[in-house]
Amino acid sequence: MIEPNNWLLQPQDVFKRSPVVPVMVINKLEHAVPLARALVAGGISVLEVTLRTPCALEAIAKIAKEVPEALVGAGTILNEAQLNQAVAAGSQFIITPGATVDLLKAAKKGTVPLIPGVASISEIMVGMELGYTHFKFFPAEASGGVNALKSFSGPLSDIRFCPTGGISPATYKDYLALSNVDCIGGSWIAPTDAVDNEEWDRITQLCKEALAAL
Ligand SMILES: O=C(O)C(=O)C[C@H](O)[C@H](O)COP(=O)(O)O
Repeated sequence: MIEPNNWLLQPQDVFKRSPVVPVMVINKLEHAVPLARALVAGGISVLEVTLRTPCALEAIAKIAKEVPEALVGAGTILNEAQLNQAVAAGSQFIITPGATVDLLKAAKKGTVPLIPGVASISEIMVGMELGYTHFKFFPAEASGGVNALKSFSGPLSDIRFCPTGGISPATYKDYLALSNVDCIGGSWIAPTDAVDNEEWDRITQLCKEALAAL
């Protein structure tokens, strides 16, 4: 029997809140709050902060505290130690590039939802055995893109996806048109050069353009 989870928020609450999820790389802690505010001002309030930079955990903590209108989560979580650090920092959801059984089981015991990364049917089936129904499809473009997701919808009709990886302004609408996709992740909404140059209005504008086109 699959154990129910004790998550404070369910993955569908994350998936349904914004069709576009910015994948953020924060190099300077002082950029965290203005960046989060720029995204929220553009209408996007689900934020994935990747654990790829030394200040990422502190950035999550600051956003969680100072931008309460945003739902902030951690990306690039590779193991249980990072999962615990991200939760302790205040992450409201956790996203991983791939899925290990240890990580899937550890997150089930906690209170913060995990969105595991998968690229194949077998990985999804392992997640399903542990009660997971919402996945990041990563790396989306390199793993078959829209056609792969269409194929997944046959045998895995109840499974929901957030494709991420290689998605661009030219392709995101094709993903969002799929019946098994609720949201997509992308870094183009918060480009590194715009963040480094503190071009917050440009980021707000990118959000507005992405949402207006849907
Ligand atoms: O670090 C992680 O765990 C990730 O989540 C990787 C990101 O999903 C991709 O880097 C998305 O980036 P783009 O392909 O530029 O949109």
